[in-house]
Amino acid sequence: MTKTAPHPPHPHAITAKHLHKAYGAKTILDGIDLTVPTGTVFSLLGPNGAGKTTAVKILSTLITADAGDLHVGGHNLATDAQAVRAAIGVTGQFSAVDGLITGEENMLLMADLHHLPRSEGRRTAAELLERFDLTEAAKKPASTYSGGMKRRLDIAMTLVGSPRIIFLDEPTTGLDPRSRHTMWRIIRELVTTGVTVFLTTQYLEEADQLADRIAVLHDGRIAAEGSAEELKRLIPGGHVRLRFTDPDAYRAAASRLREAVRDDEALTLQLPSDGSQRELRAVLDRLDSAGVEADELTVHTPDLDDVFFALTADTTTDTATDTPRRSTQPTKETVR
Ligand SMILES: Nc1ncnc2c1ncn2[C@@H]1O[C@H](COP(=O)(O)OP(=O)(O)OP(=O)(O)O)[C@@H](O)[C@H]1O
Repeated sequence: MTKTAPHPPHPHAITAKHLHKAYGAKTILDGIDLTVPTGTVFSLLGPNGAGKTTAVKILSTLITADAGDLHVGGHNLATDAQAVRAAIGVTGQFSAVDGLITGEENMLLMADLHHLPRSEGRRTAAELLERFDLTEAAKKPASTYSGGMKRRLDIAMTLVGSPRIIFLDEPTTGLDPRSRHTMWRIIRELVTTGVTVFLTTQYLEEADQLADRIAVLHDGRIAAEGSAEELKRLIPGGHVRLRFTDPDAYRAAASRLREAVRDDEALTLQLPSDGSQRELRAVLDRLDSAGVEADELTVHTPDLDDVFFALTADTTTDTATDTPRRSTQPTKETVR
């Protein structure tokens, strides 16, 4: 299945400099820069309508950018779109699955499109159907497949041509947890063979699980970029929360832990903390020395949700209003 590359792979599977795209007066991508090292998973995150699909469509040659210096697989998108197309696979919200024919026939059609010899096409189709747990359903029309099965078939079809760079636009949307985990495993396996994955997702956990680097798209710009861990460090807010039921104990603790943020009504104290065992022990020691015991101790470490909501706060008010979120809004943070 693996084709021998005629040249050593380019160190960067994808580079975009000053990528710009507008629809009429509306700027969707406002001169963004992206670099995706070969053999890594890169995730583009953003609220609905941020322009993730637009970026995927441009980088996969489906639509053209208004401006930008764009290279995919070492090929210039503006002058060598054909070579880019030969290097990539795309699956996304624009599925290639034909519902009128069976899963197997869809796969064989792809094999024909890639000019695979008949026997190799059959073997590749069978292997991929097996790998995506579609062997049993292979002879049924794809229209009878569940959403998850169609999505798996779509990705299997993409892999027929052994692309070195794969664009996955929300690959697990609509999948149940088991299928989602299967897909994660498949994506991880792909990367071990040197494939580069450009992933958009609405699931922050997915980016956290899979991506080597994550870029948060907001207002047409990259608001922040880094590994999941690096992005989490951008957002202060790790804390320990102590809750008391006895007002005397609460007051005694508050006078001992003077740096804590007090909530005199809820009888809670909040202290900045990285959640480490050492810091927790220090807090507990200080409570002990004051002779008080909290009724509840909870640790909050910032997760990717916090980062995402903090960075995209002003356009996600519908989701952010229920839960108080920090309003830190770096204009551009790159962590290396
Ligand atoms: N052909 C088009 N003509 C005009 N506007 C468009 C066109 N395609 C997309 N847009 C607009 O561009 C913006 C970005 O759309 P895009 O689909 O790239 O967002 P997205 O981040 O992928 O969102 P989602 O997660 O909802 O798919 C949206 O406001 C959308 O309405």
